[in-house]
Amino acid sequence: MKRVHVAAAVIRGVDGRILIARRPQDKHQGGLWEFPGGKVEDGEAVRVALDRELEEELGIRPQAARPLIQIRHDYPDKQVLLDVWEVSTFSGEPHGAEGQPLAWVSERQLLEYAFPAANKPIVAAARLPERYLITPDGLQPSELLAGVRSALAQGVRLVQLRAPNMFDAQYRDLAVDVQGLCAGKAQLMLKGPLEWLGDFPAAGWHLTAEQLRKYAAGGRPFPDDRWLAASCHSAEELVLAAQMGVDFVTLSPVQATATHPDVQPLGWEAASELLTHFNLPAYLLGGVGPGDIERAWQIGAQGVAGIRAFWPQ
Ligand SMILES: Nc1nc2c([nH]c(=O)n2[C@H]2C[C@H](O)[C@@H](COP(=O)(O)OP(=O)(O)OP(=O)(O)O)O2)c(=O)[nH]1
Ligand SMILES: [Mg+2]
Repeated sequence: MKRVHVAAAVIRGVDGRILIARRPQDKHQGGLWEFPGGKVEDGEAVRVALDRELEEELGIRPQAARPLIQIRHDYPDKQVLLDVWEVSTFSGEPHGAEGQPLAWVSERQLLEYAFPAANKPIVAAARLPERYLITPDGLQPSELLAGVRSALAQGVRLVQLRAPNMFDAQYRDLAVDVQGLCAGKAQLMLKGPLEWLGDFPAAGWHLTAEQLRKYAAGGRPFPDDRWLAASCHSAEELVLAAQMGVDFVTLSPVQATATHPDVQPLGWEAASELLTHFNLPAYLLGGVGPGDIERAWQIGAQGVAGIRAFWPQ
């Protein structure tokens, strides 16, 4: 079976809401909601196909568009490569040019719509920002809170509270305070022994590679309505993460870092190759910073994660 290459768009309006459409009943995956788009023709550039499909289906012309995520999915009757772009500005007023119903929905509301099975990582990618802040080691709680507060003021929307040297009660107290700071502004990911995390009202949990190896076979240890993420460093760990059903990963180290001088970095080329075979949102980490976001998008990453690189000085 030949894999069908599809160009699709997460289209964002000025208020941040996302445009979705319902597929006609008689089509493949009919009746389900989708991100507008369609098949790339032989010899056609993906971006050209995207523009053509959005014109045909919605009567709009994308202006700013950038790669969001690529997903290879095998349906029983069809294999697809969904090449998904984020469209942040466009001209024209979108309408269902083929009679299809449209809806503008918030990131959170995306969870209430039924999409084809291949779309789960697209919905995750649409709900995740391009930067992922990981808190540095060895800070006093007051310094940590001050840093998180300034990072939020600078627009950080996803935070991992990493405090490997703290004990349970200390970490949980800090997590309560950080959660308070993040409320309504950012999603908070916790990291630590699983028994600390279970009943805490954070956005989700981030597993170490060691935890991933230990728990992957058991599937998701937490409810589906929370994020589950994992730290990966190799093709093998990416496979485990996908098998476990995590929502997103960090892939590291892309480049050498001062804090881990003994670890061999992947390099951009290997990172790119690894992501080609991976269907979930992935943040590049290690020796990369805010200036690398565009390059990260070009190789199929969600964006960039950082400890020092994103920590307000
Ligand atoms: N556009 C789009 N297609 C999706 C999504 N998720 C998903 O599995 N698909 C699948 C369904 C279809 O098999 C294929 C898209 O083909 P299509 O039917 O939209 O193609 P098209 O617009 O060119 O329509 P047509 O020429 O076949 O009438 O990708 C999605 O979010 N958006
Ligand atoms: Mg279509």
